[in-house]
Amino acid sequence: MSDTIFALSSGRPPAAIAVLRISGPAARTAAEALAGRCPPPRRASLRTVRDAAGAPLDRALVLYFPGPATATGEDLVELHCHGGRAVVAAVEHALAALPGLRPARPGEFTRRALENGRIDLAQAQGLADLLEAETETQRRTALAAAEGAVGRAVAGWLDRLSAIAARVEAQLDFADEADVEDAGGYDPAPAISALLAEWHATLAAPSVERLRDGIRVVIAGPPNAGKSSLFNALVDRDAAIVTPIAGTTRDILEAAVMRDGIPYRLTDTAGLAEATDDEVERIGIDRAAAAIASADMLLWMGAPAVAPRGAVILAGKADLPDTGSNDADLAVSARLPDTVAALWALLADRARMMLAIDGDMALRQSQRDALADAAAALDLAARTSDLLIVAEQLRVATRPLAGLLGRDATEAMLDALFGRFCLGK
Ligand SMILES: Nc1nc2c(ncn2[C@@H]2O[C@H](COP(=O)(O)OP(=O)(O)OP(=O)(O)O)[C@@H](O)[C@H]2O)c(=O)[nH]1
Ligand SMILES: [K+]
Ligand SMILES: [Mg+2]
Repeated sequence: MSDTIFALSSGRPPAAIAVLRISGPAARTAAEALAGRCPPPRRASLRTVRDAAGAPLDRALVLYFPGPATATGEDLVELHCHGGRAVVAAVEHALAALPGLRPARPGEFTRRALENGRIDLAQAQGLADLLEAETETQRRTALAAAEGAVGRAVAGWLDRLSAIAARVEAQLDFADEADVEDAGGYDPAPAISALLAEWHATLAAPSVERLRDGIRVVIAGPPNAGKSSLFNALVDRDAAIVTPIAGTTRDILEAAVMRDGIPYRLTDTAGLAEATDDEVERIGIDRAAAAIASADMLLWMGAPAVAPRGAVILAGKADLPDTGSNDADLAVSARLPDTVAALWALLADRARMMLAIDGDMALRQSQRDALADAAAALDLAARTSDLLIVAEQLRVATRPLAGLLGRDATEAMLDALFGRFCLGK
C-alpha cells in the first residue's frame, strides 16, 4: 500500500486561501483526525481543523473525493485554509504528525495520476510544460498536450497501425492456405501512405523546445558586410563589437529576443572569408558554418548568387548610395531604423508561418525522435509489396509510439520528468 502524501497545492503563503491536498489510502482518516469527521463525498463542509491535542488551528473548507475517480486515482482530501504562513505551517505540522502521512515530493500527485492510469505520459509532460510556459504559443500547445491531444493522436495512430496489421496478417494466413499469389487483394499501401503523410506533417511542425527556446535566426555573410551592426540594431544594444576591420567577429554571439510575442534566438557569426591563415578566424568560420546549418531562418548579407538555399537575402548598408540591392529581399541598414523595423516585420511573418501549429499540437524532441523512428519503419513498409516485410515493419513502427504513451517509460525518465514539477502538483 502506498504512502499517503500531502502538500500545499496553491501558491506560497501569505495568500487569501491555501489549498492543502492529501492523497492516498489514509486521506479519509486524516480528514477525520483533523476535522472531526469526513464530509460526504464531493461536498464542501466548513470544519474546525484541530491538531492531535485538540487545539483549534483554523476554520477550513474540507472536501473529500473517494478514489479511483479522482485526479490522482486515490482517495483525495482538500483543506481550503486561511492562507497565512502560521496557519499553513500549523496544519502541515499536524498532517505530518499523523501515522502514514508524509510530505509529497515535487510532481508526486501527477506521478500517481500517471501510475494509476488517470493520465498518459504525454499529458504529464504537457502539464510540466504548462507550468513553465511563458508565451501564448507555449501555453496553448502545452495545454493541448496536458488535455491529452498528443496521447489521443498517438493512440489513434496505434489503432490504425494495428488495423492495417490485422488485415495484412489475415492476408498472409489466407495466402498460406489458398496458396495463391494475390488472395483477398488487400492493399495496405493507401492506409500506410495516409499515416505517413500525417506523421510528416506533424514532424514538420516546430517542437516544444523550439517554441520555448525561440526561432533560431542566424546572420551570416562575408566579412565587413555589416552583420554585427545589424545584430546590435536588432537586439537594441551594443552586444557585438563593430569595427572597420574585416574579421572583427570571431565567435558565435547569441541573444534571446522576444518581439511581437514571438521568441527568437538571434545569432551573429564570423564573416565567411574564402581563405585565412588566422587560426582563430578559421575556427570562427567553422562555427559560422555550423550555425548556418542549424538556422531556422538565415539572414544572408552577401552576394545573392552565393546565398545558401532558403536564406533571406539582405542588401546591407542601405544608407550608402549604390549598394546593389536589386536581387535582395530587403535593403537594410543599422543606421536606418525604418529598415530594421521592416526586417522585424519580415521575420514575424515567417516566424508565424513556422509556428503555425495544426490543432496546436507540438511534440517534444524526444516524442519527435520516437515518431521519426516509427516513420522510418513505415517508410520501409511503404516501399515493398512483400507482405511479410510490411507486417514486420508495422510491428517495428508500433514500439516507439507505444513508448510515447508511457507504456515502457523507465524510472529514470519518470524521475527527471516529475522533478520539473513544483511541490503540490
Ligand atoms: N554606412 C554604413 N556603415 C555600416 C553599416 N553597417 C556597418 N557599417 C560599417 O561597416 C563596418 C563593418 O561593420 P560590422 O558590423 O563590424 O560588419 P561585420 O559583418 O560584422 O564584420 P565582421 O565581423 O568583421 O565580419 C564598420 O565600420 C561599420 O561601422 C551601415 O548600415 N551603414
Ligand atoms: K568588421
Ligand atoms: Mg561582425
